[in-house]
Amino acid sequence: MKNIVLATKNEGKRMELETLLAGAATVYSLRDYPQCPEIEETGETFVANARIKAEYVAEYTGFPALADDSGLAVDALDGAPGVYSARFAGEDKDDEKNNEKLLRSLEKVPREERTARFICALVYKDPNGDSIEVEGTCEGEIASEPRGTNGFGYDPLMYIPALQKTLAELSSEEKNRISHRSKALQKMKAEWEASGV
Ligand SMILES: O=c1nc[nH]c2c1ncn2[C@H]1C[C@H](O)[C@@H](COP(=O)(O)OP(=O)(O)OP(=O)(O)O)O1
Ligand SMILES: [Mg+2]
Repeated sequence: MKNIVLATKNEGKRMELETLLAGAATVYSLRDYPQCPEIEETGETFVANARIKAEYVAEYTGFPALADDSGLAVDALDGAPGVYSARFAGEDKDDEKNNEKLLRSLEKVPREERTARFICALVYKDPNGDSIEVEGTCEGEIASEPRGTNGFGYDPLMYIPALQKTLAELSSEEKNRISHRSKALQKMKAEWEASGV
């Protein structure tokens, strides 16, 4: 099995990716490289930021790296918070403050205009230079109040109409059936098989 270092410091992502990669790769993460500096996300797109993180960590560790850059695009906010999702309410990347700010920003927006999607870009980078880039999305609506305690980030506000639950009310197995991250990783696994890396 191939070794992969997950180029993330986000524990929610790390746990989901580890579960989704079980059996397909031996997974390390930046928890195993505590000296790895904070990587600046200067890109204007999810894939550009994932590329920056994957390249940095492949170089830093000498192992193949898999980076995830993801976030929430809300239609009524013209796609915001987008690539700024983690820092929507400030540099300290506080999920609760981000959720509060999102609710405030949508205070006057009626239910039918609260459509949104999670987007996940995954970039895999080999130390020998090969790279693979994929994306997955998950459609929903921003709820009027947080519900559920599972998951991380904006999950308590991401309502999935077909399931009548927020992502934070789903078990990890249920979330992994529909999430932007699992869809992107399915594409990545298919690319790995096709290219033999
Ligand atoms: O499944 C998800 N469920 C809820 N929220 C989510 C999800 N997926 C991404 N998100 C939110 C969290 C964070 O506000 C932003 C990611 O920001 P992003 O820069 O990609 O990650 P990060 O800075 O937390 O960790 P790192 O860059 O080390 O991977 O989108
Ligand atoms: Mg980040």
